[in-house]
Amino acid sequence: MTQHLVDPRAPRDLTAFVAGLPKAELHVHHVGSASPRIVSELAARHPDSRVPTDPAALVDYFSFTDFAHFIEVYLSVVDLIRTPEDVRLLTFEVARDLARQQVRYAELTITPFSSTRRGIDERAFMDAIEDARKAAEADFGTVLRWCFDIPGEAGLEAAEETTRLATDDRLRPEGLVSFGLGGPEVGVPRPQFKPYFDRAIAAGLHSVPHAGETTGPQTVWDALTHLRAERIGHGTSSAQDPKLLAHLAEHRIPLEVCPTSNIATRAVRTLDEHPIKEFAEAGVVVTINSDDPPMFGTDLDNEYAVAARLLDLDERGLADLAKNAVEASFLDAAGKARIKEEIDTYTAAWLDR
Ligand SMILES: Nc1ncnc2c1ncn2[C@@H]1O[C@H](CCC(=O)c2cccc(C(=O)O)c2)[C@@H](O)[C@H]1O
Ligand SMILES: [Zn+2]
Repeated sequence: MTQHLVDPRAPRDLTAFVAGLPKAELHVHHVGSASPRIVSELAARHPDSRVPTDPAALVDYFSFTDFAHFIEVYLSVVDLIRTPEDVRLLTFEVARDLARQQVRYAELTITPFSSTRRGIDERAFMDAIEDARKAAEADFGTVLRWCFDIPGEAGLEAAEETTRLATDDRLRPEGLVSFGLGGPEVGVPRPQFKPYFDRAIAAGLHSVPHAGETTGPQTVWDALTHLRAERIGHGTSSAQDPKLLAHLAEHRIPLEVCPTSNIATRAVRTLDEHPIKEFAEAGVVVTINSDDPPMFGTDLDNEYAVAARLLDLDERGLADLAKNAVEASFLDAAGKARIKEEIDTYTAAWLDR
């Protein structure tokens, strides 16, 4: 496998190390991963949209005044996805971008409600993502799995529809492994979603809600208590509650940390104020993720570089972070062992040069 080998002529800096490091991505949104090229292609296909067709203009368009503004812009991109072919193209191209960054395994958060309510046939939607998943694995070797999330602000109708799409045996896609909850948190209390998470969990799905991204630590407690969260999306405000940090560490509930996202949505003021170091020092399992990378002007490699700076990590520390994500994933034991071994082999080869 040539993927293991380190090119002796490659630069020796951490950026180059990260670029070749095999990785797992656990928190990345489907529509939020659309590259400027895909967004402009879709915008050109649907000229009634207010999304710019020029990739350069997208940089300004993807500049957010606050979290609510981010969601408004996000939904304008959701509006560009109108046909099953749009869904297939987006999914396959997202996998291509992940593969380019040596992502071996990704759990992609998809909001099927947003597509079905916009008129995409539910069967055709499932077929489109599954078709792209299989093609991506065959063409790039990147394994994709799905997390279906409830857009909480859209209310209990969205919760019901998402749960139905995730648990109906005739629809549920083979790649679906988990159930989430996204969108704004303010005014959207987590406990009301308990019955839907109960049904999803009973159907064998893992619970991975967003919590503590834009509200305080009580939201994270609610996600743990009412939604039986196995990992927390962001969990940023957990840093305000030492008991919560101790609980997350003791029960080994990983946080899906997305540093650049938190700055772009203004959930955190500056990277230097990001609590990632407090998480690590409290013994919480930290995983590094990219959330909506093109919208936030980042990618997973950059998020690892940010983490290296904030946590003062060398190559071994970065390899440990990558292994945290593999371990926290919903991949089977053999799949986890394979990627962790690949990480170790790559790191040893890098350090031995
Ligand atoms: N950083 C993030 N933090 C949280 N979520 C994030 C983040 N990034 C991306 N999302 C996604 O945004 C969606 C929001 C969609 C939403 O609120 C909504 C409301 C009303 C109607 C509709 C509709 O479709 O008609 C949708 C979430 O489901 C989630 O998958
Ligand atoms: Zn997210």
